[in-house]
Amino acid sequence: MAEPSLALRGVERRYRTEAGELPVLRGADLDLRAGEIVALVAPSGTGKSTLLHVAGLLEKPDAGQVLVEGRDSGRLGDDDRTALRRGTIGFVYQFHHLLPEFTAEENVVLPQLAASRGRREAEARARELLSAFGLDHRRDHRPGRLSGGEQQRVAIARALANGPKVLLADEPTGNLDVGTADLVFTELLEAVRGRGLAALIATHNPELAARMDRTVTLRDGYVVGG
Ligand SMILES: Nc1ncnc2c1ncn2[C@@H]1O[C@H](COP(=O)(O)OP(=O)(O)OP(=O)(O)O)[C@@H](O)[C@H]1O
Repeated sequence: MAEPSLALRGVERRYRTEAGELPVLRGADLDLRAGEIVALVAPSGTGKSTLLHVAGLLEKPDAGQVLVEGRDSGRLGDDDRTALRRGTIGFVYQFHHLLPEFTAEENVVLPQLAASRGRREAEARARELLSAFGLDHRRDHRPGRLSGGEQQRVAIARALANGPKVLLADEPTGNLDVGTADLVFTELLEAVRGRGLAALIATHNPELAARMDRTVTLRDGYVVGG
């Protein structure tokens, strides 16, 4: 069978707090395969964001491995790990995290420039993506002038800008009203399925989880159901 797009092997992550050490992940294992959309559903505070940040190479695990298409990210230096993240992983946050002083288009262009794509090509790709999310008329607007749903659509377009293999999302529609959440979530699923990506999407909403291929949860620092 082909290599998983993303694999966690025995991942541990603990935080130092005033009350002592807090072990959040104690040995998390997970395989995400191309074309597979997995829901991450677990109670608040059990480590969903931590798992996503470690899986997305935004935080390093204290032990264990994060393998991206078979490459052990722990063996890479900072620059190579950043390049691997930029080229293979798209991340969508609950709150859009767009850069407020840049237009919608620039927000989708910038990560491409960071990944060494030329400006002209990056702009063409940003326009294509924004158009696919129905945002042609919002291209030149800054995030503050966009609705919550539009902001999240731009954030999704940005996550897809470098043609990732894996999409990770932390409550991507958790900040939207029910109707908008449903629409944006549908567009997100279509974008992920249409591109054959592997995806891990944290949600508190069982109806959204039911629309994904399978569900995993976190219990005592382990992934259950993965
Ligand atoms: N940087 C940090 N330093 C110290 N403790 C942290 C840090 N980040 C997270 N934690 C703690 O780790 C635990 C897991 O947090 P995390 O945000 O991963 O949970 P979560 O399942 O995503 O929660 P929620 O559903 O509320 O977003 C919590 O107890 C949190 O307070």
